[in-house]
Amino acid sequence: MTLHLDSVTLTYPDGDRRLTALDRVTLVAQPGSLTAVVGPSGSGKSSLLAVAATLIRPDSGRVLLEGRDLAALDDRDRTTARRDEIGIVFQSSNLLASLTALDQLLVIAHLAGTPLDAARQRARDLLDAVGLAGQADRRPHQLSGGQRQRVTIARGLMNEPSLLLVDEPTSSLDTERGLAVLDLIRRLTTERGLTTVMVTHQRDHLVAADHVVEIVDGRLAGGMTSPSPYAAGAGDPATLTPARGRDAS
Ligand SMILES: Nc1ncnc2c1ncn2[C@@H]1O[C@H](COP(=O)(O)OP(=O)(O)OP(=O)(O)O)[C@@H](O)[C@H]1O
Repeated sequence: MTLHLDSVTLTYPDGDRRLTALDRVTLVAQPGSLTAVVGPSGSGKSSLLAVAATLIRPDSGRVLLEGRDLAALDDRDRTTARRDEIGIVFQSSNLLASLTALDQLLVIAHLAGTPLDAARQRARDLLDAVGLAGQADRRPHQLSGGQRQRVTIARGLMNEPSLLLVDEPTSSLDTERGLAVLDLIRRLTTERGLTTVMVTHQRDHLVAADHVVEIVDGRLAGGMTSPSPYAAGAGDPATLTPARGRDAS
């Protein structure tokens, strides 16, 4: 499903004033594409993901998923849309310490009311897809950092979302494991036709992205990260620029 943030503005209370975290941000992300969001600390990257995830309602603007404005839904419908359509892999999405990798996924299916047999099959398929078929019965402390991150990604896909939102997926990993997780996100995006939006600090990750958007002080900055060899240049912020040099396989 296509994600279209249409002139989204978000402010937070800041003493007796308001701090503008997102200032009329417009972007479009398509199915099967990976959009990387970069920018300095405090520029609004996490806020953008939180709005797209319907975790925060913007002050103004629309959050359109396949033309449906999620920002305009009441709380109940937003929760349902989030559960059914959006996979969230955030830095803070910690695994539950006492549950096995398989059970981390089954909890999500249970909350969505998926029958157990179907859920178990799907969870095993997903753990297989992220390279953890042999670790299904391990608890988080028995897994490496990269493996835990893979479980988090599999969990984010458990309800077959169309939109995958990922915040700094490799921040706690060394370079090699970070690149493996990045490859995984790239592959799942292509294979499953996900609309993926990923915040990253690491410029070397941009090679995996189809599009790169830079945000500065809550605004999309001149379209693209022009110094990047991967983005094809600046333009209308609404028109994301295809990356170059990516091996799509
Ligand atoms: N709940 C909040 N209340 C008030 N201000 C907030 C809140 N969350 C974020 N902000 C402010 O909004 C701005 C954007 O924050 P945001 O977390 O989106 O930035 P970011 O680009 O993700 O930063 P980082 O890279 O450091 O994680 C910052 O000035 C931040 O201080």
